[in-house]
This record gives sequence, structure tokens and C-alpha cells, in this order.
Amino acid sequence: MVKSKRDLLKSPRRRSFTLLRSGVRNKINVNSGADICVVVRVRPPNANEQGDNFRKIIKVVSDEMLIFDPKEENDPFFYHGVQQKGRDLLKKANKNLQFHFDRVFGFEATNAEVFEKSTKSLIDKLMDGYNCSVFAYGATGAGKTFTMIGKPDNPGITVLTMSELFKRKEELSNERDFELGITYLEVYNETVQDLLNPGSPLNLREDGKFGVIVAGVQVKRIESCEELFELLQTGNQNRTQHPTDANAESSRSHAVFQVYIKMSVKTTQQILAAKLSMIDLAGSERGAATGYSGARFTEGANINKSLLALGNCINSLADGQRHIPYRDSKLTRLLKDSLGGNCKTVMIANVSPVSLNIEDTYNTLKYATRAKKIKAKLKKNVVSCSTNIQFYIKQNEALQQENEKLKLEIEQLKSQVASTSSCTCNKMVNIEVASPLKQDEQQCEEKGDSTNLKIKEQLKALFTRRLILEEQIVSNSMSLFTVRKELKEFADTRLSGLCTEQSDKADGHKRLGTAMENLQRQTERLEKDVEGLTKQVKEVDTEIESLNITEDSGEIYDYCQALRSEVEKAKLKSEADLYKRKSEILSGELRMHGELIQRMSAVLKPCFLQLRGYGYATNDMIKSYHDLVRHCQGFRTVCWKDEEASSADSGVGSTTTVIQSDVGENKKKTPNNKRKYAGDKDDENGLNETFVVPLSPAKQEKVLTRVTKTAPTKKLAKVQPPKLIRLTKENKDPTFKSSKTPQGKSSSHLLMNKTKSPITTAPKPLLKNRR
Ligand SMILES: Nc1ncnc2c1ncn2[C@@H]1O[C@H](COP(=O)(O)OP(=O)(O)OP(=O)(O)O)[C@@H](O)[C@H]1O
Repeated sequence: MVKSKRDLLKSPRRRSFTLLRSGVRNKINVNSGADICVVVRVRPPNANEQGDNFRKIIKVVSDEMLIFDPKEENDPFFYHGVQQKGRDLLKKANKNLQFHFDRVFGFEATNAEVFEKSTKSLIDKLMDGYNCSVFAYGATGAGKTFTMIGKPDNPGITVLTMSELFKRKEELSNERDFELGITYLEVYNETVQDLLNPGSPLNLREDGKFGVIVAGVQVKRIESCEELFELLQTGNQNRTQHPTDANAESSRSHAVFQVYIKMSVKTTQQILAAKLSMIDLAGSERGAATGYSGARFTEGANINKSLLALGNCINSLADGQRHIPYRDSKLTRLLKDSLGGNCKTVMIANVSPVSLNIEDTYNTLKYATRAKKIKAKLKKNVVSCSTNIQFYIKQNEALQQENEKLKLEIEQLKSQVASTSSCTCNKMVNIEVASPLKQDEQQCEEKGDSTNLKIKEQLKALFTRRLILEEQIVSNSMSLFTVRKELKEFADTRLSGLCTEQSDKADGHKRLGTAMENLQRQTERLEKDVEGLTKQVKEVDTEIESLNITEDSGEIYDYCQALRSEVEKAKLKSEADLYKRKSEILSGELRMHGELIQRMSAVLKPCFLQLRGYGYATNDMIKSYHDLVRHCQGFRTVCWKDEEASSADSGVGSTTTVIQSDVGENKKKTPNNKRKYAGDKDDENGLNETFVVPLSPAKQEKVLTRVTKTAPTKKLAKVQPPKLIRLTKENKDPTFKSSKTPQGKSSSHLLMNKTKSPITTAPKPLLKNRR
């Protein structure tokens, strides 16, 4: 359904657009009772902007209103020497837009004034347990850093706000206990760095309870304002800065300074927690204006990308949308709870006053106007431990304490191990000491016992850790994935062999290929994990070694060895479990293979019978089919040495055992070196004697091993005969089958150790074979 123009005008986006476009007739009225406080600061023109080259584009009308691109009233327009009433139509009309904000600061405003009228009131909110945040937004060189950090002689609002906070803390010290911790981070090129403790980039994690958490960030406790100045200076030195055409000291990153405050009200035992975030955003900029190229241009693009994400969040919040795209950039993820959430926010929009930056200034003013519409959901943090401060501070404290404790323990244990061994030596040496010294010796013994106990505890802890690590290594073992990957490769080969259509083959290959790629990726990930775990095992081993336990350590040494073997036992157990899982996978595969073979046989057999029935089956086909049948029966064929080549040609599967001339007679009876199969009694195409040896698989294995080891020697034939019983009509074995060769000689089948195995007869061909 098409909306009417009236309806369209009702949409928030459309309305703001209309307001902005319609110039002086439309006043941009922001709701002054809104939760976000937006102030604009116009900086004085710098040295480059002074003179007549640039006109002023901002006119501060009052504390709350400014006119952007004002009409130039004293600019008479003459035509043919006569002053005209209208304006010069060749000149672009000035926008003359009125903007209303919570506060507008002109050139002459100092940082102290800005602080008084914008962020000072936040301290009250913080004391009441509300989260607060301050953003400085604007184009590069617009005065954000000057406003936030300032100069030594003109401190910025961060310092002034913190001074006020400390002042208030002093005032309330009789009523409340305070704990303050700060973090100073920078977001540069979509990575988060700790400015107070520079190192590798930090990761952001979402926690259901604590909101967005910066993993690994250090929270510094501060007691005084002086400490804070030092920390801020250190942090600023670590901040990424590069000179640009627009600003000689341009900050190329977003700096996020956060103060965690925990207050316990002495009378009520109530705990209030609050967080103050002060953010100096990197300058929004047009590449052309900043004069960048190459890496700097990319850096600028990244800055703009995160600011765009911030702008989108502001737009969505202003429009009251349910989904806010916080996840679009690291900056917005980090500031999720500082923007539109449970937070009192102040936005300071910094602008330049001259026409050189007219576009940037206009964009900043529009941005600020949008931000004004955001509604926050303020909520007091009256909780004992539901804010990040508790989490970070407690986690930090606990870790530090644990660290210190462990260091101390290791030191103590090292010295104790040394003293124990010397004590044991002393004991041995002083076996025959004089009685007055015996008391000392006893004490030493006691000391030794308690020391032993401590070392044992330490060893137990270390070996337990080692055991856990070893178990993790086994459970992360890639062997399962390797097996799965091999099976997929096998399936791929099987498919290529079976598929007749190229498209089927390609489809299957694609699917299996994706599975194999996934398995490969998982294997690589596991490899990395295992690498890390192995490193940890080594560290544990080093710790154990550092205890210097040798055979001379006596009981402790035995204890250590016992623990070691316990770990080995547990490791073997987990390995056995792993093998069990592996064998489960393989048996699954085996079952699947069985089914597959059954289904293949159901297709293959009728095809073969049909082909053979109609005389289309070639001899090779028939032979291969019979080979297959025999392979399924588990038969091994014994043939003559000079038949080896032809039997090798026979293709599919049956195992052929070669026998030399002890049964030479039979060899002479062979007319054309063709082999006879048990079922082929009616095959008339030159049959000769073949020794068919149906055996139980175990026996086959035994014989074959022996044969393979010794073949092809006469010795082999000597070994074989006692086990082979030539069947003749005379021995009347029921399993005996005989057939006549073309020469009228009987061919025989040999059964190993009289094994009575039924011989399958292939179906008679309906027609004669073509070949
Ligand atoms: N209100 C002001 N009064 C006097 N000088 C100012 C004022 N605002 C800014 N300046 C000067 O303008 C220059 C640029 O300011 P600043 O470095 O604060 O800009 P910025 O917005 O932080 O730029 P960038 O985003 O590139 O870091 C500085 O030399 C600063 O001293």
C-alpha cells in the first residue's frame, strides 16, 4: 500500500530530513527533557583559517541556539552601480539553519566552562549509582582532544570531572567507602588495545551478567587525582597519533577512558556501583580534506567505518528500533551499554567555525541532532556484584593474590627441598651424635616431616594438573578426525569408481569435499589446542623438575614416582577410551560397507546373469565375476609358477599361491596355461589343473604367511605337499569334484587338510560366450 505524503512525513527519518532541508522557517527543536544531553562547542579559528579567505559559518545566537551558514546581511549587491534589493543570484544561497541544543559554547568558552555546564552534573548521577558517559564527536581538528584532555595549563573535562569526583569522594568519605578503578583503552583499526598496559590486542566478550567485557584488560586502582594525571599521560603517550593536513597531532584512534566506582553506604550497607566512560572519538573526515593516501587512507576509512556504525546505532536508537546494530564495529560493541542503555549520556559535538570545513560541520550538527532523540533507560546500580567493576577488580585481585601465593610457595618449596635433603644428610651423618644434640635432631626430623607433607601436597597438585592436561590432550586428539577424513577419502574413491554420470560424481565429490575441508579445519584447530596443552605439560614438568627431587630424596622420590605412574595409568586409560571410540567408528563403517556390498550384489548379479544369458558377457567379465565370488568365499588359489603372470592379470581379488614343479606331472597336463575355477566345470575353453585350497581364514593366513616367506623356492613346495591332499575318485571324499580336460585327463581339486567346504557352481550359460 502506498503511503500518503502525510504518512510519509510522520516517519522519523522523513521528518528530520524535511526539517533540515527547509531552512530558517523550520526550527530544529530538540526535546530538552531527553536523556541524552547534546552540547556543541565551536572552536576558535586556527592560524590557517584566519584572514579573509574563509567566511564564518557558525553564528552562536544564544546559549542554546546557533545558526549554521548564516545569511550575510551586510553584503549589498550592486547592479550597474545601483544597489539591488534582492541577493546576487549567481551566488549560492546561504543555508541559514537554526540548530537548538542543550548548550552551545562559542570561541571564548574555556574547558572549565564546558565542564561546568555539561559534565559536572554527571557526578551527582554517578553518586546515585547511575552509569554515565561522555562522547566527544567531530571532524578531525575540530577540538575533541582539546575538550577531553586539554593542555597542562588548560586541563580538559576528563581531568576536571575526575577532580570533581575525588572532591565529592572526600566530602562523602564519612558516609561511604569508595573504591575506584580505571581502564584506558583505544580502538584502532578495529582492534582494542590497553593504553595503560600495551601488549597484544584484547578481545571483547559478551557476558550475560556483566555485559560487554574486555578480556585481559587491567583495572588500575587509584586513590588520588595526581595518580590519575600520571596514568592519563602514560596512556596518551601510547595512543596512536599521526600528523595530518587537518591536524598536526591528529588522534587516529578512539580513546575510551572508563572509571569504575564502587560505593558502600556505611549506614545502610547498601552497595552502589557506577561506571563513567569518557570517549574521545577519532575525527570523522573526508579523505580528500585530510590529504591521505595509502595506509593512512585505509586507517581513515576504518575510522569512518566505526563512526558510521556509531551513527547507525544512534539512528536506530533515535528511531526507537528494536534491533540496534551494536555488533557492526568494535567501537559500538564496546560502548553498547554507554549508548542508549542504562546510561546518562553527554555528547559534545565539536565544530570548526569557518567555511573550509563547512561539510564536516554540517554533518556533525546533523549527527548531534539525531543523537538528541535517543531515549535511555536509566536504572540505578544498587547491587552488590552485578557490574563490571566488581568483576574486574575481584578477578584482578584474586589473580594477583593467587600469583603472589604461588610464587611464594614455589620459593618456599625450593628452599625446603634443599633443606630437607641437607637435613636427611645431617641425620645420616649424625647417627651417632652425642645425646645433648639429639633433641635438635628430633626437631629437625619433625621439621622434615612437615616439609615432606608440603612437598607431597605440591607434587600432588602438579601431577593432578598434569593429569588433567594429558586427558585434554588425548580428548583433543586428532586421530578420530583423521580416521573420519580417511573414510571420507575412501568414500570419494568408491563413488568415483561407481558413478556413471559425471554430474553424480561431481555432486558427491563436492559434498564429501566440504566434509573433508571441515574435518581438515577441525584437525588444524585441534592441532593448535594440543600444541598449547603440550606446552603447559612442559611447564608443569619444569615446575616438577625445579623441586629437585632425586633418588636421594628418599620417600619423596617414591611418592613422586607413584604419582607419575598414576598419571601414566590414567593417560593409558583415556587412550584406550579413544581407541574404543575409533573402533566404534570403524565398525560403523564396516556395517555400512556390508550393506553397500549387499545392495551392489543385488544389482550386479542380475546384470551379470543377463549379459551372460544373452551371450554379451566376455570371458574376462565372467572370469572377473568368478574371481569376485571366490574372493567373497574367502578362497585362495594355488597355481603354477609360470601361471603367475596370467593369474596376476585375472583382476579381482583372489589370492594366488604359487607352487613349483613338485607336482610337475600336472603341469605337463596343462595345455594352454589357463586356470580352472571350482565352479567352471562346464567351461570347455582349455582347462587345466588348479589347486583350490578352501581354508578357514586363520589357516589360510598361516599357510599364506609361510608360503610368501619362502616362495618361490622348491623348499616351499616341499613344505606344502604334506598339507595338501590330492583328491581322487579313490579317496571318495564327498567334496571331490572332477572334470575332464580336453585331453581327457581328469582335473582335480585339492582340499587342504580334508576341509569339507561346499563348492559353489556358477549358473550355466544360456548361450555360448561370444569370446
Ligand atoms: N577551544 C579551543 N581553543 C583553543 N584551541 C583549540 C580549541 N579547540 C581546539 N584547539 C586547537 O586546535 C587543534 C586541533 O585540536 P584537537 O587536536 O583537539 O582536534 P581533534 O578534534 O582531537 O582532532 P583529531 O580528531 O584529528 O585528533 C589543536 O592545536 C588545539 O590546541
